[in-house]
Amino acid sequence: MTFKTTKTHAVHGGTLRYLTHDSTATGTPMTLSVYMPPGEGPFPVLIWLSGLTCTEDNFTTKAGAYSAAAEHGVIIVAPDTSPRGEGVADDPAYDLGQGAGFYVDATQEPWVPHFRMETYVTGELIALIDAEFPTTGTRSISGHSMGGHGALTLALRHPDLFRSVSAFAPIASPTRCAWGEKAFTAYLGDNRSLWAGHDAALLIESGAARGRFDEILIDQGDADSFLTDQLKPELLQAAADAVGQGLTIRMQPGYDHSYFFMASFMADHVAFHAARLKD
Ligand SMILES: N[C@@H](CCC(=O)N[C@@H](CS)C(=O)NCC(=O)O)C(=O)O
Repeated sequence: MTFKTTKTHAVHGGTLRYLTHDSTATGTPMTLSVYMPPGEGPFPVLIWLSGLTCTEDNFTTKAGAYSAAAEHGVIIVAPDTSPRGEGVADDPAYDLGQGAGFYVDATQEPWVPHFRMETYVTGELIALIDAEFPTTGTRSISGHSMGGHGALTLALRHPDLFRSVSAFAPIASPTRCAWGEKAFTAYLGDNRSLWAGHDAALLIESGAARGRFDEILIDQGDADSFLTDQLKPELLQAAADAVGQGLTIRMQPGYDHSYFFMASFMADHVAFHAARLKD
């Protein structure tokens, strides 16, 4: 087995494992959690991408996703948000470097050697999970904030890999907010034309993956302190309206940016993906 199991827990009749492995994409050890629902399988897979400052542990301990995953018979895979370690570039700020990989392959120093999260998720992790767990070979993707940006852009850039995509409070258009502008400048350089290919709203507008996803589901709290300056779901709505992309943005009154918000609606997202992973 490529993966080394560091912890195992019984959860809702299934098994949660914390795993580590040496990644060829990042050139570092990577950590993740994998929830296996009860039964023999094969099961479809939901990939979860977390937000700024997170490891695989935030979703695993706080999202409350495993009851629904057990009910629907879905494997959930939650990787870390970046490569990490002493020999890996970092930045003192919480929104760049380790814990803030932004799900792109960096083209700029000092990030180039290890910050290759797009290749890690789409090119390595998915293949390893299919090789080492009883999967149906079908999968969907979801995530939160920076991970919502990751879920949307990876699905739009690699529509053959995913049946469906959803997000909680995603960074809708990183080329038009401070988090995204800072990360893309660092990882991708100053040429903004390269940024567009990693911007969910611009990708939808460009017709990427047109007709590939019947509906994209977004939950967003209206008391989220990042809503106006960083997340901007209205840009996703405008892009979807312009090209006729099915998009449901549910503005949830009183909810903030936390895992309490996500736990409140997580079962809906698992059911949304399970329905699209059935056949
Ligand atoms: N104010 C936060 C910003 C980072 C943040 O809110 N991270 C979100 C994702 S964008 C998160 O999920 N944090 C971890 C958690 O709530 O468990 C900080 O400085 O740590």
